[in-house]
Amino acid sequence: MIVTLTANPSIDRTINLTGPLQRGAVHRASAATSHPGGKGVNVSRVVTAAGKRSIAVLPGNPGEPILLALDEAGIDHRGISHPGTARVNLTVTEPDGTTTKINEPGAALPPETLAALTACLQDLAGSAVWVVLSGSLPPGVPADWYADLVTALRVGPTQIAVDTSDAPLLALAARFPSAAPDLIKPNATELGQLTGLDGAELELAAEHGDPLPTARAARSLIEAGGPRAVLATLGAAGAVLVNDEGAWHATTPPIAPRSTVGAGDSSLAGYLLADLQNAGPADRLAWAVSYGSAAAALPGTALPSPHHTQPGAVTVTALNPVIGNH
Ligand SMILES: O=P(O)(O)OC[C@@]1(O)O[C@H](CO)[C@@H](O)[C@@H]1O
Repeated sequence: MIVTLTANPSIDRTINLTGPLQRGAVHRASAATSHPGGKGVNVSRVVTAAGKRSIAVLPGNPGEPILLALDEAGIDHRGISHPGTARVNLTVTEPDGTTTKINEPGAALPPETLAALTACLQDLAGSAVWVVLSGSLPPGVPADWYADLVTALRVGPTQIAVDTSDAPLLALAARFPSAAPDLIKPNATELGQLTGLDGAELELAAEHGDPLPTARAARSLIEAGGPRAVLATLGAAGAVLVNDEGAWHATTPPIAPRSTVGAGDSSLAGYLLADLQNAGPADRLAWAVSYGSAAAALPGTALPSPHHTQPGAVTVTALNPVIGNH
């Protein structure tokens, strides 16, 4: 089973425009859809769609729209009562695939809700292969809460993955090695935040066929006592996986992107789904990029099912000798 935590869930509202977005103009949308979202919820959606067990843990009151939407989508969840309601995040997509996203800050969570979320995760962790802590932290939550959770959940063989950015990511890294997760999934910007490098340059180098700067940056985190593995997603340039056993870069055949929302979450879910099948690192990476690329080819916040993916079409290259693995 894969348990996910989404501390700052959202109803993801997608508006499709018939032409380019223009500031200050009135647009008539051609369609609008809503999905229950937030990064951990998205991982649970993809894992569930693949027929594997997942439970999404999130703040949510009985009858709250996000919990009703999860019921309707058949996503097993544990809603922890809280004083607010889930935010609504807006995605605007243009016909050429350009995606603009506006995320609300989310409802503040008081210490009692954090304690109840922690207790719920501790309850479920014993029966989980992975616990995934994903997304931003809403107002009122200390930036180092993920670091606290990694420490609190570190019992038995359960593995912990973290996918976050900005202050919570830096606060987690400040607590390495004691709060080091098994896996982190930064994008290039987040890898830049962690290593002091320019994320845009890392991604550009990979786009030009040189994923080594990304692999070296990821390796530096592991060698400094950080996570056991880094899955760095690089948009159209695929992804890099670095762990104790080596380093790999993977790319998919080109796609026509329709909405990149949820692509990173789908990559993480693909990686975990392959891990549930005891796949080796190169295959885990192939599944990750195949799920990420399938998500980018789907509209709005629609997420991939196995039939959308083609892990066999992914090119995986080992980078080990070049970055000096043992
Ligand atoms: O504001 P956060 O928590 O960083 O991200 C939230 C979010 O943008 O992430 C998902 C896509 O990855 C969406 O479902 C959701 O709207």
